[in-house]
Amino acid sequence: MSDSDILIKGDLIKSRWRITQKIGGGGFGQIYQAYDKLRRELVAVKVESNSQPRQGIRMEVTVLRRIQNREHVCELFSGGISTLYNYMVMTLLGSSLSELRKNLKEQCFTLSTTLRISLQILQAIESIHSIGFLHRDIKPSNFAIGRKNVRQIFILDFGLARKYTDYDQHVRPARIEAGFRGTIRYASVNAHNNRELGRHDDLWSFFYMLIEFLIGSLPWSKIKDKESVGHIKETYDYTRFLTNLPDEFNKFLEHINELNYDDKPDYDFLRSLFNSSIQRLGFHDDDIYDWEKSIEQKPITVPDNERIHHHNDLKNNRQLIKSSSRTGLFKKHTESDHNLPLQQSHFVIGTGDQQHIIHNKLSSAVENRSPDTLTRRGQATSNGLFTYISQQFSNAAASGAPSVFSQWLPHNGETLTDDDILKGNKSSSSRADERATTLSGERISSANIKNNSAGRTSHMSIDEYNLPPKSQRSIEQNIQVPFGTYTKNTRRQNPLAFNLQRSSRKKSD
Ligand SMILES: Nc1ncnc2c1ncn2[C@@H]1O[C@H](COP(=O)(O)OP(=O)(O)OP(=O)(O)O)[C@@H](O)[C@H]1O
Repeated sequence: MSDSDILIKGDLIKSRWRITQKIGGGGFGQIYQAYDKLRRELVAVKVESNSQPRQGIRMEVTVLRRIQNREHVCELFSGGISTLYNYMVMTLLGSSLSELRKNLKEQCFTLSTTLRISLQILQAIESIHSIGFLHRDIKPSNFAIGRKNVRQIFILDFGLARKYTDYDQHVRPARIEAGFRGTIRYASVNAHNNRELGRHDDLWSFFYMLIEFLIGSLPWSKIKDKESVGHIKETYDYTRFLTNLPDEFNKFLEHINELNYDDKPDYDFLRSLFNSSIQRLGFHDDDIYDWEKSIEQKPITVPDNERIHHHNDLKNNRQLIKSSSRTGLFKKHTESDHNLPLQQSHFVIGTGDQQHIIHNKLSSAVENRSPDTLTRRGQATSNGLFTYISQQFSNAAASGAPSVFSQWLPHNGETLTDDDILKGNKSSSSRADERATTLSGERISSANIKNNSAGRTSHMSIDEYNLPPKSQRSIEQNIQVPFGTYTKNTRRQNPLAFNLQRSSRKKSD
């Protein structure tokens, strides 16, 4: 627990959701796991202090409420405000695509996985566009797999969303100057240029995600300076990305490149591109996803100490690749099997006058194409475990342990209605707009969240439930660290300006 935590384990929201642990602290909100006494299952609760200047939960609730019951959208159970914070309660999801990719040895998804998740991501993006909103922060950490169905992808975090249509469903006129929105690594060139964002900008972010999935990084991954990244994106020869990719990626790029602010993307066309690649390359809907292999090898959750080792392994691996590239130990690989992770041979990284081209071929993982037993076994294990955990929490909740939280001033319990939000739409939207700048992959953390938890004690402990030691250990291991890495890497920012490798070809060539 940290000083800035808004809730602590044992806190009870609206007499129904009991906080079991913190699972993430985004730039603007905090995410907790809670036990829903009514539904008898674990849920996710996102909260933000209602005294912090930038608030996004109102917008999130507005958007989520409108796209309920879509395939790639989590369920919204409640949203409201208390005297101290705004909150929303939703389906508890599994690891994000960012974590899943980083947990793979090669740090790349295979082409099979990438193409199949692309269909899901595209559908999620289309869903939000179809209700008149842009997401404006499309990135791998804003997509997560389900916990019950690890093959389903869900879109998250609508805190930067913006309505792009008016009441007549026409596209709103673009503002001359809109300010930067999004996350530097995945933001479109328009975002870098402070232009009004349109539907195609979400697809540009999606395109950058795809390249990162397949290659393991982006040419600007290590650069934090917004202007430098914007400059690289503007001058980069994107065809470099496409050399080893199926031609459909080129067509995807061509399509989004043609779109202007108020154009509607041809989602069906983009879908058909992914489908035709999938068919031509012989991939199947029921092939396993890359993370399902690792689910089989290790439990869903990774204890903290293991994560540190894993992180170090990756660091060593990268170091090896870097030094080997200079000695030519890793040869440029011209493998044509699209199902293998792609090489990073087109990446030029340079500081000052020194530049070196990383030629590497990360170790290949041949995909297992007969996944049935593997998948089912993995899922059965996790489902069984979570059923068990749910039962334990359900028993615990029934025992009615009092929470100090319940001594707080009563909740207003006010659930935000669409009307309410629409009335304040402009202001909540512009407030969300103020949550502008985000660093590479991470938002700037919100300042001044008041510590409201001082002096409170926790009333929810697994120890209290007299479980057999083995079950207790198993629950502790799995509920204390339910997902991948939430520890944010504090990467050192390189103060040196990067000497950018300018492409001889312009984007429009
Ligand atoms: N429903 C959920 N179930 C499980 N984990 C979740 C859920 N919602 C969010 N998370 C986790 O918490 C992280 C932060 O959540 P979210 O992106 O909504 O907050 P944020 O404050 O906008 O974060 P950021 O600024 O990093 O984008 C996500 O990357 C995700 O891993």
